[in-house]
Amino acid sequence: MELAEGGVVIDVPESRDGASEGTGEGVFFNPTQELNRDVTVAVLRAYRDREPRAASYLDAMAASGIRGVRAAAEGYDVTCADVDRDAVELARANLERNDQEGTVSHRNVNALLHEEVFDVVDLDPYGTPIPFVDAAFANARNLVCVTATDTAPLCGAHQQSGIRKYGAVPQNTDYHPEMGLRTLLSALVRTAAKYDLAARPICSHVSRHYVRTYLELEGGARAADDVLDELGYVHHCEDCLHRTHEHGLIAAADRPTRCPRCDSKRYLDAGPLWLGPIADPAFVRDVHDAIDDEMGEAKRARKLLSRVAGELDTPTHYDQHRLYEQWSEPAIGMDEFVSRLRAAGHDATRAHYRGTAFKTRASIPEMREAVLGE
Ligand SMILES: C[S@@+](CC[C@H](N)C(=O)[O-])C[C@H]1O[C@@H](n2cnc3c(N)ncnc32)[C@H](O)[C@@H]1O
Ligand SMILES: [Zn+2]
Repeated sequence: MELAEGGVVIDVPESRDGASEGTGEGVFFNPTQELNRDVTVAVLRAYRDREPRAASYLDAMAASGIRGVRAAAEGYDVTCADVDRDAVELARANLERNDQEGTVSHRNVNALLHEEVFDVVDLDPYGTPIPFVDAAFANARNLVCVTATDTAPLCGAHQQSGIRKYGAVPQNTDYHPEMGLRTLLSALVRTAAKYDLAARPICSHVSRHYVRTYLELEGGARAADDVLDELGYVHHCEDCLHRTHEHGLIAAADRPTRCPRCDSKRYLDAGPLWLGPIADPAFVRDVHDAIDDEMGEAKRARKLLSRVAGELDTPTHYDQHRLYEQWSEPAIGMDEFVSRLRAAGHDATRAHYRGTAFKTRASIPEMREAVLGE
């Protein structure tokens, strides 16, 4: 089946009727990841201004080669790798069909990465990226792009699996998409630090089915130590939704075991999580400006990126509906809600994680007073 996406035309396997995740037999293609790919192309465009020396791009899990073809069309020097022989043939044909040069490699990407260094490495695996991240950080020069689709382990819904994969304890809270992102980022920055590299997220976003993040690398033990200082723990009350956080790789021994606000015993600890910024707002604005109308998901991508760029930089968001449920009051519109918080003098923004997500530095009683006047 022929498919046009972002100005290139590629062959992909036939879709199964109603397929939402990947196509049927044969080489993998997921039409629902178009937004992810449009943002990737915009990141590659914006990144060239930030780091003009970044020229080579490894599409590490190429499948049809759609990412590699689109990156080649942007002028990157592309290598497409896959372990699947059919995928490699399809990626080669798709590069040729679009008159793009590129190297196609029938290799396990872990082996390839230990032989060759790339400026940008893009990991887009099935499920968790963990089996590939050591090789990626050890052998990328500038930027590592990572997709993870194992959202249940990451956000704590499948907690044991999350602990095994990510070396952190995630908890299933009402901000689970952000828990997933911060669990992933924690594992990624710790992996980079093993190679004396600081990995800093310059753009990240989460949707129901995946987490996507772009980490810029800086060499040096001191820079890596600085990044590790951004790790820490979130403490969360399952009853009143109060939460706090603390920095450090060791959680404070005297941390409360009951909620300091409502005395509930259902007071959870999660971590070590990434507590630092999930994006560089100025870069995300450049990424936003690099989206063009030829992209099929331009509208959603622009909305997503402006929200990410404007998001208050705090480690957890709130779900407005959950709070109103707690208050036994009918919810009001999100924009009005956020303006009431601001009018009361609190920092507050919407957050990209879902339509009812917002961030603020106000406590829950302060929010209640600001929006309900009680
Ligand atoms: C989710 S698909 C990639 C989708 C593609 N990037 C896209 O945007 O449509 C994952 C691909 O990774 C390949 N793969 C799995 N393990 C690999 C490995 N160790 N090295 C290289 N490719 C691998 C699979 O054959 C599969 O084609
Ligand atoms: Zn509480």
